[in-house]
Amino acid sequence: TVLANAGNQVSVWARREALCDAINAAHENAEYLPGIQLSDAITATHDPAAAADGAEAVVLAVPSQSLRDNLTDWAGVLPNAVPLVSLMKGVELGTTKRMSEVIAELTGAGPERIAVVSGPNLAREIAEGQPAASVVACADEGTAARLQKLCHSPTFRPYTNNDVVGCELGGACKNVIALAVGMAVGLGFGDNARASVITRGLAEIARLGTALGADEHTFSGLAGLGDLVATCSSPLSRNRTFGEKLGQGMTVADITGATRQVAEGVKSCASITELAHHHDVEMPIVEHVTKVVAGEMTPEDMLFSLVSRSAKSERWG
Ligand SMILES: NC(=O)c1ccc[n+]([C@@H]2O[C@H](COP(=O)([O-])OP(=O)(O)OC[C@H]3O[C@@H](n4cnc5c(N)ncnc54)[C@H](O)[C@@H]3O)[C@@H](O)[C@H]2O)c1
Ligand SMILES: O=P(O)(O)OC[C@H](O)CO
Repeated sequence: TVLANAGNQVSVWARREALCDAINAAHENAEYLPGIQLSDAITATHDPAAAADGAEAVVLAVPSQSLRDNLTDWAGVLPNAVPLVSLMKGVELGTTKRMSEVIAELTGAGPERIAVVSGPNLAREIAEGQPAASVVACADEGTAARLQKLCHSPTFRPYTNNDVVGCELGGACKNVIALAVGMAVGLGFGDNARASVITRGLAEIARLGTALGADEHTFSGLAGLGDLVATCSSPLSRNRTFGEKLGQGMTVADITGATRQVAEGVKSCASITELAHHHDVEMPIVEHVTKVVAGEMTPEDMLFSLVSRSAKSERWG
């Protein structure tokens, strides 16, 4: 929708032919965005080669843990010279790779062709044409500027950034913090608890990011604080909602069984914990969420365990 609103023709690939037919006939994705009228400039196809044919850019937005399999299926179909843009906010289980790293590994594309768009961009608000800003990150300034132009619309304001690592980690880690905030909400705790988890969450995201070479300023920008606040505050967030249900006493299996949409933090909490351990970075909130998701701790024990950790200085711990 953002690309179409910015004046582009958009071809969407989807797995199910019936859904493509429905999107093309009714200009609505009734399963994922009911009630949203899609632009006539958007068509859907079941054929990845047809979707990619003649593309100026390829935008990848499948659940993070499925990217590797999908890119394997699309080998030989993706155009050679155009930018590959990730919207995905997760870290791969098993490899602890960011999505841009998976794209580089599977496609052989260089950093000048791999970009990330990340920011406070809750899907339904974006699709409704509500105003939002975001970050287009790429190691190559020219590629970032071209993509910025492709998606700048009257309601969507993209900024360029060369910090791919920071933007990706901001997007993936905020989902885990949103699970924790959701748990606090589900347990009936108020704004002090929420603000405390958000703020300390940002501190640990920035700690991991800088250890991995990100620019610390990225975390006070749209792909850091901006996305963290939107996700942790909004009932539209799948991750916050998932956490809220955990806080209300539902199990991971029950919640997963009852939703068809992806809450990336539920899987990525484990890979981010692993990444933090590899780099000797302390991420107490992420580690505690990982234990809750694994069924090793209750949400209530998690919050009180976090509060009763040994006292330390705000700046360093
Ligand atoms: N929804 C948002 O507000 C939002 C905003 C920014 C970024 N993102 C990120 O974009 C990515 C996709 O999220 P989404 O909101 O589109 O999720 P979603 O769950 O709403 O939709 C995922 C889509 O991928 C399809 N899908 C599911 N499993 C698949 C598989 N194995 N292979 C191929 N396709 C599969 C689904 O059918 C669906 O069309 C995530 O990493 C998410 O964090 C989401
Ligand atoms: O619905 P969530 O929790 O996946 O969050 C959506 C977006 O990442 C918000 O920017």
